[in-house]
Amino acid sequence: MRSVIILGSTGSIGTQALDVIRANPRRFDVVGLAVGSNRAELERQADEFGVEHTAVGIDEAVQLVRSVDADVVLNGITGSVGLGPTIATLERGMTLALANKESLIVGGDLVTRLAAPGQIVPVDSEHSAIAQALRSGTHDEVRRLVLTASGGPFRGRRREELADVTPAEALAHPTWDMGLVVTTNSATLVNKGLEVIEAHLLFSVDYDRIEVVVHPQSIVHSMVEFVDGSTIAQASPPDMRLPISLGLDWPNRVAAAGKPLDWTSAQQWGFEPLDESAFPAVKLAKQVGRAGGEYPAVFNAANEQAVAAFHAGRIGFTEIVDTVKAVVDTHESPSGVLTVDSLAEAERTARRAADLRIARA
Ligand SMILES: NC(=O)C1=CN([C@@H]2O[C@H](COP(=O)(O)OP(=O)(O)OC[C@H]3O[C@@H](n4cnc5c(N)ncnc54)[C@H](OP(=O)(O)O)[C@@H]3O)[C@@H](O)[C@H]2O)C=CC1
Ligand SMILES: CC(=O)[C@@H](O)[C@H](O)COP(=O)(O)O
Ligand SMILES: [Mn+2]
Repeated sequence: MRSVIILGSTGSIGTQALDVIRANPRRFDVVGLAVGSNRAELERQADEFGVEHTAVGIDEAVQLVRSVDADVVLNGITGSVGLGPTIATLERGMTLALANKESLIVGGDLVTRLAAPGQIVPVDSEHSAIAQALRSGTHDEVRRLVLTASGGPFRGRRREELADVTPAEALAHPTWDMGLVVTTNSATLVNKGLEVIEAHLLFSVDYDRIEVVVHPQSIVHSMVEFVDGSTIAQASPPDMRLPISLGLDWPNRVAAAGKPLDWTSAQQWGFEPLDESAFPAVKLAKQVGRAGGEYPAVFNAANEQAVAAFHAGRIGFTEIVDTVKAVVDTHESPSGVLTVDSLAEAERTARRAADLRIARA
């Protein structure tokens, strides 16, 4: 029996994790649940799964992780606010099933230095796919990582055609049903930019050897190309319960966590290059990732502000990435070792700079 703490239990990741656990009651035991503000649903979940320890808000989530023993903590909180629980989990030596990519990207070396080998198990579908592909090869044999991107709801449009798109259109993801922030990030391709940095930090592969390819069906979740020219791809219908189940009990597979592909009917899988002039976020993220230090935190913080402003009707869609770029380009990063406090200060500065630009828009 694996004991599990779920942070963000009312969200898209959290509720799908509970689906996996509900279907496997003799394999998993929920020992802690944390949410942002949805107390009513938290109480219902605690009642259904017999959970004694619950938390509301980020300070209580950190306290929960510090005080409750578990085999694995699933971090399914949205945003860089997830950094505290990520650090607390690693410090306590528990396995971190990581959906909250922002905490790794923002924390960078600060997080990777805390993690023992294998302590972070990626839940993000692309990184789970790569981890699965790497089970049959060694690091020295890897030539490239190839991350797939659905392309989002605006795939195929030119930049001029993106200026007036609405929040509702941005939230109409073609293949995945996810929370508001990650869905918006998929539409701008910021999500794929963040995932390139995430892949670099998880798998220690240079940015020059991490590619993005658009794959509209979201069936191939990513690929590893090896030195002999072989490519191993992980394929399954788009359903997060599969990578979540692997995150909860890596490297063991949970039977029926997802449905297999149906080979009895004709299907076509497409792959196309990313249009970087319409969607410059991946290129910008690589620049930020290479710069390292606090730049990924600045990139993410500016994006969080811009996404909120877009949904509040204060800026247009293309202004999201334009704002992020302007904040990154003008940010002056002091040299020195990253600390939790220096990161928090960098984020505050970036949020202020983004807000100022948004107010002028
Ligand atoms: N959804 C998906 O399929 C995928 C998601 N991810 C990543 O997983 C993470 C979660 O995404 P998703 O599930 O879509 O997001 P959702 O918005 O659906 O859920 C977010 C969850 O976090 C909780 N939360 C928000 N703020 C706080 C806080 N301050 N303290 C404690 N809990 C908080 C929310 O609680 P409440 O309901 O009370 O507000 C909710 O349970 C993100 O980092 C995303 O990028 C990665 C790959 C796929
Ligand atoms: C399911 C998942 O992992 C998301 O992060 C997904 O990658 C979003 O789809 P995009 O490929 O459109 O960004
Ligand atoms: Mn992903």
